[in-house]
Amino acid sequence: MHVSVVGSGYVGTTIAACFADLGHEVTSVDIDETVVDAINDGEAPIHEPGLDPLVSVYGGDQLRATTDYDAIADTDVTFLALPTPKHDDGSIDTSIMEAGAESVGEAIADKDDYHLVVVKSTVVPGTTEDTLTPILESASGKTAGEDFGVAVNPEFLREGTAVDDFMEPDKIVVGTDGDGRALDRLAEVYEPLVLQWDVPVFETGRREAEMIKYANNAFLASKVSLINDIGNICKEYGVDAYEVAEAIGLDDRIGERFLRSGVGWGGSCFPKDTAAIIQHARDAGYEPRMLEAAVEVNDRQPERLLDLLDDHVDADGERIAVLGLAFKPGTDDIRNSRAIPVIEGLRERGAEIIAYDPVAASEMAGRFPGIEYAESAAAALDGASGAVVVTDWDEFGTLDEEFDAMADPVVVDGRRIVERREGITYEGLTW
Ligand SMILES: NC(=O)C1=CN([C@@H]2O[C@H](COP(=O)(O)OP(=O)(O)OC[C@H]3O[C@@H](n4cnc5c(N)ncnc54)[C@H](O)[C@@H]3O)[C@@H](O)[C@H]2O)C=CC1
Ligand SMILES: O=C(O)[C@H]1O[C@H](OP(=O)(O)OP(=O)(O)OC[C@H]2O[C@@H](n3ccc(=O)[nH]c3=O)[C@H](O)[C@@H]2O)[C@H](O)[C@@H](O)[C@@H]1O
Repeated sequence: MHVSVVGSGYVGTTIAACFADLGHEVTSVDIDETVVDAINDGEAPIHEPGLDPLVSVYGGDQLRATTDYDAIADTDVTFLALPTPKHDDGSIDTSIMEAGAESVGEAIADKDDYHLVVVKSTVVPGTTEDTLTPILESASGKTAGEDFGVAVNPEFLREGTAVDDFMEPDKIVVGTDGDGRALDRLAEVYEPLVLQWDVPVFETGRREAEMIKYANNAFLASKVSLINDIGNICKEYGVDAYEVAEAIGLDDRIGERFLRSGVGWGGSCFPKDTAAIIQHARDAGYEPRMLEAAVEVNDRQPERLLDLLDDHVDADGERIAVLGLAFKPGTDDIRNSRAIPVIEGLRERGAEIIAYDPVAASEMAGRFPGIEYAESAAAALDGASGAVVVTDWDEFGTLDEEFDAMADPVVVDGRRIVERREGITYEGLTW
């Protein structure tokens, strides 16, 4: 099968390289020439474990990138993996998807054979039917469901483990409203995965598929906020929230994953997607109180971390180390990282900030050029009057005598990664 993927970011590059590895011929389309050149040169345009080896094998060969949308006409199926950012009020901005749909429509206008367009991006329920399909129809002069098909196939991969998540998924959701030709084509695309892992393929409607993606992210984000809420209660009463989480996780109905309490969730999707579905609900006249509370709890965790620091150190004029800047370990992505409100709060307190992250420091320097960045955790801690831990990089778990070089060894751990030990004043956020 010849597959095209529009957009070569975290999702687009990952799925394009994986589709090539599954045996398909792949064409990637992106407007950014540097991204296109990188792929054709065999280099992944983003930092993602396991992606470089795939792109180096297939890039420029079985996986070809181009800025020319016309290349889509020679393919059998096109996945739209374009960004869906949010407006200031939190609602989804579909303008890039609309531009992409128009270009795809124009590209298939003169194609005689059936073509399938698949919405891979996260879009609020109704977007594919009400917004994207009419654009595809008018740009192509064709009729959806007859001359070409439109399906929704949301993606559940995580940054940092994207290749493994895509290659061994828990489920594949396909929204076609029972369109047989679309289902057959998608079945062919995913056949190698389904056969290898016996992956459940969930066939549903397009709107349902769109909503499943938001429900998935909303549920996971809320699960973390709920354990943070419980963790905050635990902290008030000297209870260890991690022991509580371990025990409740043994209940199959709860499950042990996504129960790590701390400074909260960030990243490119949980904040954006919870905001978008909340706003979409409000547009329909429904106030989604659980989700609003999940966001509120999340927004407060960084300040709670700093309140704990305030209990031990007056940060004004003091050197304070920030350990971890990425929104989670394994990535250099700082989008909505909890480190951002933590740094802002420390600046408000007049602290002299020295930050460290193994891979995300240069990204954060773009956002906060005025603070100091250390080459190592040890250098950040040296002479500091306090340290806050924001990302659970493994290396922070091995820190020990590095704390002895602090002017005042106060450690406020937002991720339960530092070993509590004699000689340091240790505060866990929820334990
Ligand atoms: N990042 C993640 O882990 C996940 C993201 N998603 C969803 O997937 C979608 C894509 O997200 P990311 O891959 O993170 O985006 P991204 O921001 O990493 O990459 C988007 C790519 O699209 C390109 N682009 C922009 N406008 C274009 C146009 N008109 N034509 C062609 N290319 C264009 C950009 O140059 C960039 O390379 C979003 O809806 C997101 O919510 C879903 C699951 C996981
Ligand atoms: O739609 C998306 O983009 C993706 O969003 C998340 O993936 P991702 O944002 O890459 O990262 P996660 O591993 O889910 O972590 C999100 C945030 O939650 C935090 N988290 C996670 C788990 C936990 O127990 N506690 C906790 O605070 C992490 O530190 C991080 O800041 C989802 O897990 C993916 O399934 C989804 O495809």
